[in-house]
Amino acid sequence: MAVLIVALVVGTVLYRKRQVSLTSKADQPEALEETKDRSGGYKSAGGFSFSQGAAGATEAPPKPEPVEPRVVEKPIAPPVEQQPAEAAAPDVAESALVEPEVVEPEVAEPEVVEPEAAAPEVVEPDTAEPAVAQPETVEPEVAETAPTEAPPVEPVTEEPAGTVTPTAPVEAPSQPAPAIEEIAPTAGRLGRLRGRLARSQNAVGKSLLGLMGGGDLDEDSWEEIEDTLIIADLGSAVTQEVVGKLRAEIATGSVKSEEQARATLKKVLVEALHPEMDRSIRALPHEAAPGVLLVVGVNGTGKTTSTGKLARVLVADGRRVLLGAADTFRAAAADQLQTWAERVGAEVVRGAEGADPAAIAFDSVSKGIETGVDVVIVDTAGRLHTKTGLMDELGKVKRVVEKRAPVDEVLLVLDSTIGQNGLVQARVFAEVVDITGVVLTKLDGTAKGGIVFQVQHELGVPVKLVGLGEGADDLAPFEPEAFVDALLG
Ligand SMILES: Nc1nc2c(ncn2[C@@H]2O[C@H](COP(=O)(O)OP(=O)(O)OP(=O)(O)O)[C@@H](O)[C@H]2O)c(=O)[nH]1
Repeated sequence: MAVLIVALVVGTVLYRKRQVSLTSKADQPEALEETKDRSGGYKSAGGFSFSQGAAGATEAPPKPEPVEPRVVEKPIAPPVEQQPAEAAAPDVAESALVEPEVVEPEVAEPEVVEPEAAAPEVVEPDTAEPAVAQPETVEPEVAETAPTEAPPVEPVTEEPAGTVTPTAPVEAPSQPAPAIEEIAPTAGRLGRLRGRLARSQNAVGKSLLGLMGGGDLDEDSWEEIEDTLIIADLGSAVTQEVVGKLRAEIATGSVKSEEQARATLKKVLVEALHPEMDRSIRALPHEAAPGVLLVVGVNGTGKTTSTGKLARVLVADGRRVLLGAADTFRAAAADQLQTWAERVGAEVVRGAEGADPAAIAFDSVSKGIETGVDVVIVDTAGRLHTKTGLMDELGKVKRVVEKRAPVDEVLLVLDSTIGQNGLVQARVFAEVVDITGVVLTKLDGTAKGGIVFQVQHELGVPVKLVGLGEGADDLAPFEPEAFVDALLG
């Protein structure tokens, strides 16, 4: 009997113990973090930093309607607020779309205002309940179907030659809008990016530290250092600058151990990345207009993906975001952007395939002003520069948008895996628009990080964001110190 009782008691205790440990593990956020965290490497100290563009306050554009409060954010039950697109009555600003001065061979391209494709939904995330970061999970509730038939459009005609082409009908999203993904708070996200960059960069650090660790260097060693930096894509100008400073440091006799070598290298490399540059994203709204960002770059560099990732960060930061699909050259690009918008809970404005990108950009900003969003991000076309055509088009997009609201930020997206070609692209784009920041994508896919140095040196503008993977949360603010740490491994 006694043995039986003892066995029962022990059994119960063991059973309870197991239950407890299961529950508590699952509930501990630290435990979750632990499994997600990867090695050391790129540690972004802070989150994303957003600021207000300087131009905004001065010339407030005409503002039609009273705006909804900009600042944030009570969870509004899922979607959907469908606004039938309005047939736009041409107004002064719109007719400005037409740019007679630029009249190019293709006779008057009649300006057409496309009615906004009814924004699929307006979703405001609950930033107040961050903790459980589950970026990829999809909320179970399914959004309502977006109906919407756009009323017929009155084409806005261009004055000079009077050629009128009716706009292609605006596509109204007809399938059920997908459920909104939960957006990870930015802090948690950055932690998950750790290690990726480090993995791709190690070789550079090892060889540099190996060469410098011993103190005095002979000319062959200096040549090797130069070669290493060139191979890592720093480019000859930055390499010369870095080597010059390293020589000066070594000459003082302060480098005698590998630790000192690391400290010296870090200091010189960080300096070469100009940590003093303002890397905040100018996305905050002005008094009478949203922040306006143009995203430019060659196709395939990751423009649309970066636009979506950035929108996601902004939404997570409590901002209302509108995405403009001005890449009308490739129909799939607008679809891709719309999918992003739906995933993150942003509005979207798109037009018919082949429509004038400037018109879409203009409509996006107009709609952003009307609906009182905080920021409009316009994804532009990126057909490779057979130069004049596309590049003029890009200049036009910017000019036209500026009739409505100042452009706060022009982000150039460059693919870090294409090395020198990226620079060639950068130069061409910089000739046409004033680039204010660079998004360097696919750093996870290169063994060289040096292109960051070169791009900044070449353009004189900071790398503001880096893409570290294909995932929705794989976008990080660029921080020189953290980057050099990762570079040195
Ligand atoms: N590994 C990796 N892949 C990326 C990154 N950013 C974008 N990509 C991938 O690069 C490919 C091209 O990205 P898109 O965003 O479609 O490029 P795009 O410049 O908009 O090109 P178009 O849509 O043709 O105009 C996609 O497969 C993306 O998933 C990144 O940081 N790392």
